Amino acid sequence: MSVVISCGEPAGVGPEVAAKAWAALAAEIALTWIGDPRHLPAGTPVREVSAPVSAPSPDALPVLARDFGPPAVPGTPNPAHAPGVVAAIEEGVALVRSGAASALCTAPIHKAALIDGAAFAYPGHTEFLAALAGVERVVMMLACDALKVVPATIHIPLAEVPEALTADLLSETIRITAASLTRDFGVARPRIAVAGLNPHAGEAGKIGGEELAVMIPALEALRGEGLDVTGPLPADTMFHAAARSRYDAAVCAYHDQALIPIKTIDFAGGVNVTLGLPFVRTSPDHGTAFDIAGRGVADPTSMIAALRMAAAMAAARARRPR
Ligand SMILES: NC(=O)C1=CN([C@@H]2O[C@H](COP(=O)(O)OP(=O)(O)OC[C@H]3O[C@@H](n4cnc5c(N)ncnc54)[C@H](O)[C@@H]3O)[C@@H](O)[C@H]2O)C=CC1
Ligand SMILES: NCC(=O)COP(=O)(O)O
Repeated sequence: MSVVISCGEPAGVGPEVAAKAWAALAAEIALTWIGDPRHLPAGTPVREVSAPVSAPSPDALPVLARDFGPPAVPGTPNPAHAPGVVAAIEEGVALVRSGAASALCTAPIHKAALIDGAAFAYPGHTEFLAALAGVERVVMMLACDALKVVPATIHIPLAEVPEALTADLLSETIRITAASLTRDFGVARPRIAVAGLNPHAGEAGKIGGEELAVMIPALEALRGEGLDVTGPLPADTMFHAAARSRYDAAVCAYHDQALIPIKTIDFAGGVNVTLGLPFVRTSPDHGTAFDIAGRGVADPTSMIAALRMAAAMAAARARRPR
C-alpha cells in the first residue's frame, strides 16, 4: 500500500513527525511526502520523485517537491505558505482519487494561518476533504487501541451544538460509523454507545430536553434498522475501562466530549480518521505544536500510528471493496 503525506503547516511539527515516521516505517510502508523539502528537518535524506512511490524507500524519503517560497520559521506561521499547504492537501486527494496512491495521511494545519493566507473556507481538513470529494456528510473518528470516539458535531461553537444535533445528523453519523467499523476495522456487528448532550443524559428531561426530544427517538429508529446502539448515556461514566469494554465506538454530541477522553487516555497514539469519504484519510491526533516546533523533540508516535492505520484501511478496502 502506498500512502501520501501532505506536509501540513511548515512552521509546526508536521514535517518533523513525518520525517521521523518515515525513518521508523521506511522498510514497511511506501511513503511519499508532498511539500517543500526545505521545510524538512536538516539532514533528512530526500529523493525527489514525480509520482508517489509504490514500494518502501529505506534510503531516502520520497518527496513530491513543491516550492512554497520563503523558508519556514519554527513556531511562526507565514501566510505566504498557506496556498502551498492547501495545494498539498488537494494534490494528495487527487492522487488517492486517481489510484496513484492508496491512502492520504495529513499532517496538522494551522487553521487560522490558512484563513489569513489562503482565504481557507473550512474549519478543518475534515470539512475540506468532504467538499473536495463532493460528499455531504463525513464523520470524524479518533481511534487508539483502547477507544474509538466520534463527535457528531465537529468544529462549531458550543452554543450552536443543541440546534445542530438533529436526529438526521445523529442517525447518519451512527450509520456511517457502524459501516466503517465493519468495512475498515473488521467488526462484524458494531456496538455503538451514544453520549447524551446534557449532564446525566438529561435526567429524564429534568436537566435538558434534547435527549427526550431528539436523541431517544433517533436511537430507537436505528435499533429498528437492526443497529446495536445504546444510549443516550451519561457522558461522565462511559469512558472508564469497564464501560469502554461494552462498545466498539462512542458517538458523542460535540467535539470536546469525544476528544478529551481519547487524548487523555492516549495522546501519543491516537489517530484521526475521516469516515464516509471515497478514499482513506488519516492524521495524527495532535496539532501543530508551535511551542516545540524546530527543537527536534516532537513525538512521532501518533504519525506512525496514523500511517499504519492508513495502510491497513487501504488494504482492508482492497480486500472488501463496496
Ligand atoms: N488535524 C489537524 O490539522 C489539527 C490541527 N490542529 C491545529 O493545531 C494548532 C495547535 O493546536 P493545539 O490545540 O495547541 O494542540 P497541539 O496538539 O498542537 O498542542 C497541544 C500540546 O501538545 C503538545 N504536542 C502536540 N503534538 C506533539 C508531539 N507530536 N510531540 C510532543 N508534544 C506534542 C504541544 O507541544 C502542546 O503542548 C491549532 O491551530 C489547531 O487548529 C489541532 C489538531 C488537529
Ligand atoms: N481537534 C481535531 C481537529 O481539529 C482535527 O481537524 P481536521 O483538520 O482533521 O478536520
